[in-house]
Amino acid sequence: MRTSIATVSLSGSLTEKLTAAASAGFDGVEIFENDLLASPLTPEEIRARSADLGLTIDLYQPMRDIEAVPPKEFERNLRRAEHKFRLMNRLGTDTVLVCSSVSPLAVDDDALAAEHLHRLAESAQEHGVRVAYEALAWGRHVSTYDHAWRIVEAAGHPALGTCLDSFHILARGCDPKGIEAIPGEKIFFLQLADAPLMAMDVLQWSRHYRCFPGQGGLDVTGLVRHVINAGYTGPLSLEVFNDVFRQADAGPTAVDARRSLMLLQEAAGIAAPPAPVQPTGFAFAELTTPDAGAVSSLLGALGLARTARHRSKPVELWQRGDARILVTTDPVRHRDGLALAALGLESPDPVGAAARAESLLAPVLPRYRAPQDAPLDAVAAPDGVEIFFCATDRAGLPNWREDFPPLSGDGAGDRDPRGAVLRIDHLALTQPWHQFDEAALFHRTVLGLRPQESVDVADPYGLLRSRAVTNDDGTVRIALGIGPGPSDDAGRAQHIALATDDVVAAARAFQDAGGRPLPVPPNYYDDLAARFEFAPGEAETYRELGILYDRDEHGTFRHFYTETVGRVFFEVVQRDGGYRGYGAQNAPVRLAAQHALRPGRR
Ligand SMILES: O=C(O)c1ccc(O)c(O)c1
Ligand SMILES: [Mg+2]
Repeated sequence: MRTSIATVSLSGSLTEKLTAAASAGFDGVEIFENDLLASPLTPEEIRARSADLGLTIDLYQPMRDIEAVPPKEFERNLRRAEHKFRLMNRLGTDTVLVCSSVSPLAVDDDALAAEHLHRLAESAQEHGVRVAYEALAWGRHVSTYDHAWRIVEAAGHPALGTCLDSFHILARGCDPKGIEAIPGEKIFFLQLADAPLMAMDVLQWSRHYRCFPGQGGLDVTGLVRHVINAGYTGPLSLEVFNDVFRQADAGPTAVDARRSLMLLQEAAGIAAPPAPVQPTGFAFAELTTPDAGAVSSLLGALGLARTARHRSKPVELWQRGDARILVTTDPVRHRDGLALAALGLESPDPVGAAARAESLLAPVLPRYRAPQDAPLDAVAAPDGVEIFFCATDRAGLPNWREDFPPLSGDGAGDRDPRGAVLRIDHLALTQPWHQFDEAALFHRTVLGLRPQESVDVADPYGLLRSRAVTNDDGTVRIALGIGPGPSDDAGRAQHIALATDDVVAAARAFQDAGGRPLPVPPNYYDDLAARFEFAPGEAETYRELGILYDRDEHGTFRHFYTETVGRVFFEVVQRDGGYRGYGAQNAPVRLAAQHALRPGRR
């Protein structure tokens, strides 16, 4: 189906909005009156610009407080409407949206509303345009889609139909099944928006918190199925009022928006992009650093060994068990010092995974590689982290490890195997504050991971939001975080959590090897001993080693943190009994401890 987006959903000038919508591949736009009024372009120029960009103008909006008002008021409304119909002719758009009235002058009289809308449609028809009547969820007398449709039906005019908006319908908990009773040709327009489930006034909710389908908690897909069953053939149009998107770059927001519509169409069974290929593990995490000194000591203290070096690039492979960390020395690229620049996902079908990613508008990265290197497909995540689709030592597939001839000597395994690092447990990646919803949707649609509940974590200098995305068996877990603000360092931290089967032994070995764990305040341990029952000496061991503790209904979680180098720190974790979380309980203590270590803080 054709896709469209309302200009209110994107930031910038009207020209910037049009350009972003076109670049993301939308077919059309809804033009908001304010965007037109504020534009230096004439309606004819806007029309030409849109056409040049390959966009149709599918809707002009909104007209407000038209119907069921006193006669003098209505005559004034009609005159205003005629002006807009002429403007629409200049713009080259044939449909105008009329919101149900919120005016205190409006009366609760469906027959009068129908008569007024009939007269409005009569005038619209004379100008060759049509009117789509939409029930706002907070409309004074008309606030549900079925009520709006009854009035449209009663008005009985060919230039009058209804506009359905998923937010207004689902936010009020209306059953969208009844949409199938509306003849498809009388549904003049369909606007789509999702929203996180929140207990708040519906107007505030709509004006500030709408998001793209798939980013919230409303069943937008189910609604679209009903609209299609009704016979609707117009565009799927996104109309998202969102305080964050209004500030974010229009380009990436428009791509995020189109991706959400692709997922929606896939879920509704009206489009079939290449199937998702869920990753089955982490092949590697890649750190980039201007100088490998500090990270080498840290990895060594964690028990990883430098086992191989890339045959042609300054990249070292550090390894222990199935945990593989690539360290790329690049004096130019990383002004941040150490940063997590890439991750390798073990994929059952790397080529299929890349095809899926590309079809869902993930930026495909050029392969800078020597002729003999294994071909690896990579895409960029919204935070710029590169994601490689890999096969590690699997027959019949290009093996990235063959690009890393082993180094002799310095092998893993010469340390006490207790407390050994087994694999990467999870990665925690802080997202730019205005791209959090985009990142969650990207990881879900492009990588086939499942988003978990979002949690809020108190930081001494703000509030962090965190949402994990995981594969089905928990072998890929990525905790997406959003920091307190654009300028905060903690808001840019990234971390790699390594799994062990004996965190106490791992912590001892780390300290014996010269590693410095993040210091945890004694108050934490006093409280811990009161919250849980421990075996004699157990809590003291945790206190001594800086180990944090958490428990859920499945099992226990014990973990410690290293100091931070550049943007990156490590965590070593032991999950027992199927513990599902990430120690969110302990995150405020961890964040405070990290802040305390920063220069100038006490
Ligand atoms: O918030 C509003 O006023 C408003 C305006 C037009 C719409 O289509 C809508 O859904 C809401
Ligand atoms: Mg709407």
